Amino acid sequence: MILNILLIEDETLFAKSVMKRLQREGHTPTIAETISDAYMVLEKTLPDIILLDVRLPDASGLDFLQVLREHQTWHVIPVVMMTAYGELEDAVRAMKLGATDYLKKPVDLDELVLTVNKVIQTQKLSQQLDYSHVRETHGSEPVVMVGQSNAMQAIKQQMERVIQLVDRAQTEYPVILINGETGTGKDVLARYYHQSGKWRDKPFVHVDCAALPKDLIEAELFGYERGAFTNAHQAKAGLIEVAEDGTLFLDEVGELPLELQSKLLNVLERRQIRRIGATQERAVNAHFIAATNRDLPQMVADGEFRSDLYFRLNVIQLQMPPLRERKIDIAPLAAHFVEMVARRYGLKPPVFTETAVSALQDYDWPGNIRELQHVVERAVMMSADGLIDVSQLIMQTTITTSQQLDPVEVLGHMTLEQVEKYLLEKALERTAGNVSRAARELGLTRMAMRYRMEKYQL
Ligand SMILES: Nc1ncnc2c1ncn2[C@@H]1O[C@H](COP(=O)(O)OP(=O)(O)OP(=O)(O)O)[C@@H](O)[C@H]1O
Repeated sequence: MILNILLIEDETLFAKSVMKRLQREGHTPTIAETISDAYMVLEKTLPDIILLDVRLPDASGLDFLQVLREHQTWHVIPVVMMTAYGELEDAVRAMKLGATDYLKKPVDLDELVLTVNKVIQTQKLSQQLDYSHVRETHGSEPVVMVGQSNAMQAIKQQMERVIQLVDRAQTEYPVILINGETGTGKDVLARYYHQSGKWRDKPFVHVDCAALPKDLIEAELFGYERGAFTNAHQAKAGLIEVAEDGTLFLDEVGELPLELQSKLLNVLERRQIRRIGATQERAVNAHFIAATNRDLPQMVADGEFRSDLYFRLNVIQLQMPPLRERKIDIAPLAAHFVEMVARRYGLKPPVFTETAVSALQDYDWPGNIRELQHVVERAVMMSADGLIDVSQLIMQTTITTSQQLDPVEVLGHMTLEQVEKYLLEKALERTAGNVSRAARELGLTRMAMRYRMEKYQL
């Protein structure tokens, strides 16, 4: 990663050697010899990091640090102070004023590079953590769960019974597990649960176990104390704590790494968590609901999922039926999505022709409701005369087996990159955009899949 570094330093020789070293590392440093020069640089660009000397010709670096920390935009820039040897007081003051780190002069250039890298990594880590925290909502948007089929009515009734149970639970809320293929509405059901409970005004925290980088999940879920690891400059509450009194939704729980499964089990059994680096436990009082589209019993048999956690999660299990098994829901769902899209774009809701309705009914919907939603959205945008005809319904699997082409025949004319892109696209289509599943089908890790998706801009 190329960093834009502002070095505020008046000792020309030292500044030049730092600059050379940073350039060798591939970064783009800028030198400001005075605070007023630094202001000029900052007016033009926002550096990724500032290296700031304490003693400067026109003002004190420490005073400038204070200005930076109070500034509307500059306060986010990490600042490493460079303090004179033996001036411990300066270092202490700098840290109190909000310096990210400090280096003692004479500065060792290797140490300087290490510090810069460390500071940037910490910043990235905390930004990633903040990003997931943003997904915490208070369930303010009302959940609409369309479905008249017996299967959906049964699910709603089961959920209502669970909520009655939860209301009666004095100490410990039951754990719920939702199973179902991708796009069947597991997320919607989890939100419905939260919204139907008396605790609806408390946080609803959605944790997608498949989307979080492995090395971050533990810090994300459990939080950490200051100094728990090299970059933990401040203590941070984990998502389990953030969900206090509300709902913690563990989506794609089958993707949780084995070592964290035992930690989660401990939380579910004892309702206590321990932040990373903490000596004491804290009580947690959240409603836990997990979802998966994986075959957990099979994962248990394959040693990929802990059996004790599976049994703990499996106390109340709800099975979302695939759309092909509740075809009666297709028309009301399609109508619901037409309304939604039309409202969003200020259009008059178009209506389906009879043949379009039959096409929707006849199709198997491997991507379930999510796929139906996408098909309808596209069709609404394409409809011109207030009607949606069959020609505007573009489903994923339109090629029937008899029409399928010989892959060797087709692929033989493509470059390796084209083939790779084609296979990625097909896998994503088959799994209705579920990256984890697509990666699994292609025998790739999620990281490798993400890398390729970025490469081909998918
Ligand atoms: N009963 C429903 N009524 C209205 N919309 C629904 C319903 N079920 C699902 N949807 C919509 O379909 C889409 C997919 O649903 P959702 O994300 O809940 O599926 P999921 O089972 O959690 O999928 P995945 O396993 O891929 O995470 C969402 O946009 C959701 O709003």
